[in-house]
Amino acid sequence: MVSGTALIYDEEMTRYRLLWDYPVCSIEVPERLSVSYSELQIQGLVERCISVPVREATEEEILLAHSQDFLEAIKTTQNMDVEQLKAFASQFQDVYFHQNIYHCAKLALGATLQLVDAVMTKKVRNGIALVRPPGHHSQHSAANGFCIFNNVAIAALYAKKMFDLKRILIVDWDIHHGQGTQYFFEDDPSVLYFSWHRYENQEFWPNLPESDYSTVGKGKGAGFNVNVPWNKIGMQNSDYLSVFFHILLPMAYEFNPELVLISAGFDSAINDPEGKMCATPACFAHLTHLLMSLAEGKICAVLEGGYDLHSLSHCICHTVKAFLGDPVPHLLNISSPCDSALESIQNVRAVHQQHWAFLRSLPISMKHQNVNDDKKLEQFCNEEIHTSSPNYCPLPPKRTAVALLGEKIELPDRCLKINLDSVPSDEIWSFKDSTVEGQKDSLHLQKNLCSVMMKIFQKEVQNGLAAVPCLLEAIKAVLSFCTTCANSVSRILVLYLGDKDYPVSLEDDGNLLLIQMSTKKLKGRESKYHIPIFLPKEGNNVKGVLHALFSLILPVAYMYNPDLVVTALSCQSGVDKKILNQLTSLLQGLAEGQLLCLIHDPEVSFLEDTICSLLGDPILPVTDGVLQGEAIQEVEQQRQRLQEQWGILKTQVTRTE
Ligand SMILES: NCCCNCCCCCC(O)(O)C(F)(F)F
Ligand SMILES: [Zn+2]
Repeated sequence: MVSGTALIYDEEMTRYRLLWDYPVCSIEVPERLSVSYSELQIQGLVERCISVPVREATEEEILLAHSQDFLEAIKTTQNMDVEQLKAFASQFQDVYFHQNIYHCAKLALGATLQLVDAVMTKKVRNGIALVRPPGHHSQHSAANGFCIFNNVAIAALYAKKMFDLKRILIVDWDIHHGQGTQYFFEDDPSVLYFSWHRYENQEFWPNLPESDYSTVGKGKGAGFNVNVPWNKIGMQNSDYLSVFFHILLPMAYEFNPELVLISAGFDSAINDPEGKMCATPACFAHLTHLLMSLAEGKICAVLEGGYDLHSLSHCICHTVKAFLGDPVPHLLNISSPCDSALESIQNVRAVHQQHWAFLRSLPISMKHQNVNDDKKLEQFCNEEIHTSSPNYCPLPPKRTAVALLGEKIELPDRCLKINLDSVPSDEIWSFKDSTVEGQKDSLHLQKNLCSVMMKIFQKEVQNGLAAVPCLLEAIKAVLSFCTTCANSVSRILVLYLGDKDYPVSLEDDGNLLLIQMSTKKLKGRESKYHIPIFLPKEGNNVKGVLHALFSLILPVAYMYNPDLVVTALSCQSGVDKKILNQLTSLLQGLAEGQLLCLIHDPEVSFLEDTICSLLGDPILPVTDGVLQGEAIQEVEQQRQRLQEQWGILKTQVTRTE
C-alpha cells in the first residue's frame, strides 16, 4: 500500500529577491520559504516526510506550456544589471526579475515535476513542493504576478504526457485568480480547473472579467473551468467549507480525477495582506483532508502565494500534517456562509447546472449582483491566528483501528486487536451466529464496545471498528457508555444506515445528533437532532448516498462539531461498498478523527476495506460517481427543509423579508 508524504525544498530558491523599489512586488520575499521550512522543522514534520531532491526543469518541459521566444527572453535576464532587469520587467504586469530568477524558476518547475513523478510512480502517496517563483499567473508568452513558468499547468501537461492521464483536477485555493492556468486549459475537458479568488466585482487584481463565475470553459472544455469569486473580504472557514461541500466536492467526485494538483497559495488565510480573509490555518488541514479521498490519495500541493510569514508557515504545517494522516483539528463556530458567499455559490451552481449531474435536476436561479451584505470589513478578524500549536507536536496516537473480531480475518499489524482474552474465553464472540437475545449477550456487547471506546478515549488508538450482532443495541451501548464513563464527550454524531426505527426517544438537547439514512420514508418525529434521510432504492442499489454526504451530512456534521462520530452500517444496506469507504474516510475530518464504526453482519472484504479507511490508507475511487436524478431531488428537498436550522446547508441567498 502506497504511503509517505514527499517534502521538496531547496534553499537555492531563496537566492533571488527584489532589487529595486517596486511596492506591489515587495511582499514576495525569500523568507517566505525559509521561515516556512524552519517551522516544519520546529514542528518535527521534516523528518516525518520523505525528502525528494529538486532538479532543474529541462527546456523541453518548459516548452510544454511556454513559447520558445518567451523562454529565450527569460534566459537573457541572467546577465542583466538592475536597470536592465527593471526595464525587462516593465513589459509584464506585477512581476520582477533577478539574475538568479531563471535558475530558480527552473528549480521550482523541476521540483514540481519531481513531486508528480514521486506520486505517480508510487514512491510516495502525496506531497508538497515549497517553491518560488510561483506559477499560476504565468502564460504562454508572459510572466505575470510574481510568476515566471506556470509550475502547476506544466505539471498537468507533463502528467498527461508521461503517465497518459485522462482526468486531472487542479484546485487553486490561492486568493488570486490563476488566470494563467485557466487560459491553458479553457477548452480542455481532461483538466478540471477550480479557483476561488478575491474579486470584489472586478475591483481586485488582476481585474479580469474572465475571472468571474460566468467563465465556465469553451467548447469541449465547457463546465471544466470553475471560478468562485469572493466579492467581499473577511471570508471565514464556513464560507470556504460551504464551497467545498456544495460545489467542489460533488464536481470532483463526478469528475473522478486520476491525479489532484493543488495550486496551494496561502494568501487566502487569515492575516494575509493580499487576501484580507479570515480562514484559519486549521481550515487548510480540512481542505486537504477533504481532497485526500480522491484519486486514491494521489495529491501534489505546489506552493503559490502567501505573504504573512506566520500565517503561511502554520498553514503549510497543517497541510503537511493532514497529508501525513494526522488527526485534523476541530473547527469551531462553523455556521451559515455570509450572504456574499451565498450569492457566489448560487451563481456558480446556476451557471454550471447544465454541465454537472448533481446540479442538473435542481431549480437554481442566478442571483442578481451585489446583494448589500454588511461589509465583512467591520468583521475583519484581527484576532490572533489560533496557532496554539505547541512548538513540538507530539506524534499522534497510532492510527490503528481496534477490531473486535473472531479469528476470521488477518488484521494488519497496525491494528490493535482487542485482547479478547481479557474477557473470559467463553465470552469471546464469533459474530456470525450470535444474536443479542439474552441479557448475557448484550452484556458481552457492552463489555467489548467499552474496551474499544476506552482505547479511543485514552488516545491509545485513533479510531475503532466493531462487528456487532445488532446495530441499535450497539448504538445504545455506546451512548450509555459515553454518558456514564466519558464526560469529555458532550456531542456524539451517530450516522445510522438502516431502516429500523430508532428506539429511544431523542431528547433534543444536542448531546446526540442522529442522522439516519434509510430506504423507507421514516415516520415519527423529525427534529433538529434527528435527521432522517430518505434514499430511494433502484433495484437493490441505494442511490444518492454520496450526494447526501456532501450536501447534507458533512455540512451538518461540521456545524455540529461532534467529539465522537459513530457510524452504524449494515452490509445488507445495498449501498455500494466503495461509497461507504468514502463516507468512513471523509467523516474522519470530524471529532479529530475519533470514529467508531459499528458494522452488522459484515462480509470479510468489507471489514478489510473499512479497516483500510480507518488506517488512512488510500481508498478506491467511486467510479459511478454520476448521481441519479430522483435521489438528488429527495436530498435537495431535505436540504431545503433543514437549512433554516442548519445554516451551512444554504446554497442560495434567502429572500430578505
Ligand atoms: N494588491 C494588488 C496588487 C497585486 N499585485 C500582484 C499580486 C500577485 C499575486 C501572486 C500570487 O499570490 O497569486 C502567486 F501565487 F502567484 F504568488
Ligand atoms: Zn496569490
